[in-house]
Amino acid sequence: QIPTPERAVTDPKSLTSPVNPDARAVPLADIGASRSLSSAAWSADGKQIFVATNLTGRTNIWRTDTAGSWPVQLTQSDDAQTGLAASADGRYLLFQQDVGGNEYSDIYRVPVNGGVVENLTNTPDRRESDLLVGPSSGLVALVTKLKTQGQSNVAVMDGAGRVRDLTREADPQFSWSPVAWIADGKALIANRVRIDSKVSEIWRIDVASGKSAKLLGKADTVYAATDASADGQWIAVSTDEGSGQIHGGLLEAATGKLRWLKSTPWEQVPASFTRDGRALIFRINADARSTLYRFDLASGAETPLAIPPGVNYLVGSEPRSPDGTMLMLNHSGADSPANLYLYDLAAGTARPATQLAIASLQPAALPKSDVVTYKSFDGTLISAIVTMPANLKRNGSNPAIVLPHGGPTGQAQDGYSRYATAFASRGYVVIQPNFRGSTGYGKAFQDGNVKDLGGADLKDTVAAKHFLVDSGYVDAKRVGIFGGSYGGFMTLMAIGRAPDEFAAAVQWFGIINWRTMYRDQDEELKAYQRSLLGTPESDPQVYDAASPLTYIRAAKAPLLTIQGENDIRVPRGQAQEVHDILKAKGNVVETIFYPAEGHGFQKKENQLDSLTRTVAWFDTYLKPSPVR
Ligand SMILES: CSCC[C@H](NC=O)C(=O)N[C@@H](Cc1ccccc1)C(=O)O
Repeated sequence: QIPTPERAVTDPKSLTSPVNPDARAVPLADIGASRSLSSAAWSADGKQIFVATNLTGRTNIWRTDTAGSWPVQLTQSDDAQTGLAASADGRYLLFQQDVGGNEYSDIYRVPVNGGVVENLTNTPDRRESDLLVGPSSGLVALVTKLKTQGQSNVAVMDGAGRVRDLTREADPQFSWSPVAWIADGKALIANRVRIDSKVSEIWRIDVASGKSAKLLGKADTVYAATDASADGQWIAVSTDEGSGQIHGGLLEAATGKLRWLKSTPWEQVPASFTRDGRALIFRINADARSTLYRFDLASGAETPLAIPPGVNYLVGSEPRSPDGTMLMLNHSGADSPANLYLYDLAAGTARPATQLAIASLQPAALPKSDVVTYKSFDGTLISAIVTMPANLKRNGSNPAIVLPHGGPTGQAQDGYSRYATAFASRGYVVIQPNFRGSTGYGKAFQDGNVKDLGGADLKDTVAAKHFLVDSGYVDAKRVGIFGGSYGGFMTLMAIGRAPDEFAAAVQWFGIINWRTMYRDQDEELKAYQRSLLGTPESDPQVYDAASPLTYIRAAKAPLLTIQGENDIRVPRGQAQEVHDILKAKGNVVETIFYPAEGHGFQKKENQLDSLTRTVAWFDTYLKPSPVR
């Protein structure tokens, strides 16, 4: 049994389908027409905000007055534009844009009042991303990564788009990212992080010379900086030292002394100092719900920010308004699609700055969620988010869908999910398990899948199905499984290793064969794969045991696969490989490829098409055929 934060086990019989005469299937076209919140930034004078969203079906940039106004479209492109940051002189909005989802973004700029868009970097073989605008010199810190390498470095870019690397990482398992400018723009605080995010160090880099000095770091330990106070006195840090759970504190730069926030069993991550330097905003992720708090440096008091519960986090590389009175944050809940909120620090109130969902997606019309806990095969506690349809009878006749998340270094959170909404409003009970390997439950739990992908984590996922069946609502023969990427891998593992558990399956850009993955994928993902499985040469048995390829011929469930042609993480060959094997065997399979899409579908028509096909697949194979 892996130790995780203490919490009560949920009685599956306590799940209840609410009575709601107004409940109805939320139209897929309405879900598809609701917009994403990809990125946001303040203008240099704070009077305007910029938002990257797919209002038109493409992720482009829009500008509104902070006080509220009709949004003005600033850019147009078929390719997604994100990572927004206003230049220090206030004249330009900087952003990143790749080509057809290939993840090798360049840095662009557009005048804040509209005009010609310029590609500043123009480097198809090098990714530039994660802009952090400097105080005055015109320099912008950023992350660079060559196609030929796994590692990323910290660099600075001048106003003409000239990029100068400050770090020269030799180890492909480690990458650098800038955190904060200090000393009036003469130095940077940066993190050096191992690809599996289980080791990380904090560094100070001199911008003129590129000389760097390690401030904090230990073997096998996370020490990450998240911000520095304007006077450079304090650095906000998080670490997993001691408890194995990420917790937050302050590093006093002059003395090297550490001061910790109040202890909690849950993940606690500092976010940003307020501009007056009096407080630190931090986040506690308690069992998949994320709350923002304010820590007062003088008194040590910790106060939650008044924001509705759900998933709340600060947005952008500079979430603070230029005058320091407001913060930008992303709020979503199971029944509330994501919006940008502005939080007034003095008044302690939040107001939405966007209305991204179509009006029909109101809380009253959307299914609700519960965070539940069950015991897996070895007694390990697993948390999951259950989205319950309204008006179900507890008669063991209802269909359900298990939704494993991607990563695996990630977590299903209790925010808005277009998939849970689409399925649950159509009568499917939905469960999103945080199987071992997920983040948020401590180091031992996150380590629990290493060299065992699709082993114990699959058992945790199958146990999620049994939890739903034990509620008395669900028919064990009408349960489907659906996931993207690592969730797609889990879907393929499930139908191969547990062929009698799931009656239908949909996988988007999932992994069938870790050997061909290692041959075909991007260098960065190779480094990540090594951290999870070793190499095909060092660990051949691990590769066999962890590849769905080994088991897939036992699969019975009808399988729909959807894949982007330009995916550099899970290349298209993975989808082709599983399709060819199951087709030759005579299974029911359908495979769809979208051109000019990468890892996840950006274009609205593909988002709607993939959702519509997925719902139709489950309706065909999990719902009783209509009586004629
Ligand atoms: C850049 S390192 C992180 C990779 C990322 N995982 C996050 O936890 C990721 O893209 N994972 C893919 C699946 C995958 C796993 C191993 C190698 C390639 C792809 C995903 O689930 O999105």
